[in-house]
Amino acid sequence: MTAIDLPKVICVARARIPTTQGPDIFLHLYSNNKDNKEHLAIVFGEDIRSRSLFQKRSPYETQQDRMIRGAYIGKLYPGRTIADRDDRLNLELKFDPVSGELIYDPATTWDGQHNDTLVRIHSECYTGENAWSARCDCGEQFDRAGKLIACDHEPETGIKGGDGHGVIVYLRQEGRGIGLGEKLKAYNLQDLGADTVQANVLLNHPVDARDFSIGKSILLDLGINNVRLLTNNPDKIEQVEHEHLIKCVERVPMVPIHWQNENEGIDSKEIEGYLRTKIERMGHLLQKPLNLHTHQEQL
Ligand SMILES: Nc1nc2c(ncn2[C@@H]2O[C@H](COP(=O)(O)OP(=O)(O)OP(=O)(O)O)[C@@H](O)[C@H]2O)c(=O)[nH]1
Ligand SMILES: [Zn+2]
Repeated sequence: MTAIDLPKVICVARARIPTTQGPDIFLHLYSNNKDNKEHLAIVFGEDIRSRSLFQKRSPYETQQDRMIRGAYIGKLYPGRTIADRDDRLNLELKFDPVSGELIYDPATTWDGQHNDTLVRIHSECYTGENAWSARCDCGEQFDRAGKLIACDHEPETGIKGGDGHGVIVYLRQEGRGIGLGEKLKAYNLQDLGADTVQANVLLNHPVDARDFSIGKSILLDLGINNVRLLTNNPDKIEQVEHEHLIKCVERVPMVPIHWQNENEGIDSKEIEGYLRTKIERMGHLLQKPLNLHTHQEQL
């Protein structure tokens, strides 16, 4: 397999987002040639550089144009005129005069070949992220991924963090790829007694309709080859690896917060059922025996 097998992605724009969690993040928005969705990368670390973003688009592109689409080094400040050089931080990027490609320099750009990078591949979940859903742990996992990437290590678990370097790839594949409308139908089937796997099947969808190829192209565009993947899903590990290009050097487990501290995290009969199904039917690498306070009824 080569990168040719993967979809082509282009980072259209990037911006610094100050966050309530501590560090600034750099939000990257991607276009691609496979679907018409705007996939994202939430990047921790100014020096993790999108090759497609920084590439000079044309000889006529001005330094102002480059700053506006986020292809700048260091930090913007009022009155700054040069995108490729930050005089205050004394940083400068170099480009191939013919191809316009960024010339890799370890002084200015993260070495994703020799460093292992903490990565979470997140799939959109409107309900878990925006509607406070206690049916799944997507929102909790998203927050936790950000905290782990930002920290040196997590005191409660001893997990080594990203120390300010890492990426959350945010893929617009709602409901494991079936879309929000179908996921809502699946939820009604779950309230009628199906588990999350059975509900998808009853709606004539695959158990998991996701595709991680765009996510892989995004990682490669960011120059990341060796991944410490935050997941419990063995299938995701297999799908994210790409011969000679992306290696999953470590799996970092995502243990539900409630299992570690019963006063925190999500506690509901729905999430118990959801996690149980993931363990028993989807082979998730989670260990805790679950209390089955959901009632399994045949549909
Ligand atoms: N169809 C369907 N999708 C769901 C359901 N609950 C959550 N999702 C979707 O599942 C996706 C989230 O899965 P992930 O958090 O990546 O979980 P995972 O791949 O199973 O494993 P981890 O990496 O261990 O979290 C999102 O797209 C959610 O919208 C459900 O009951 N039915
Ligand atoms: Zn969810």
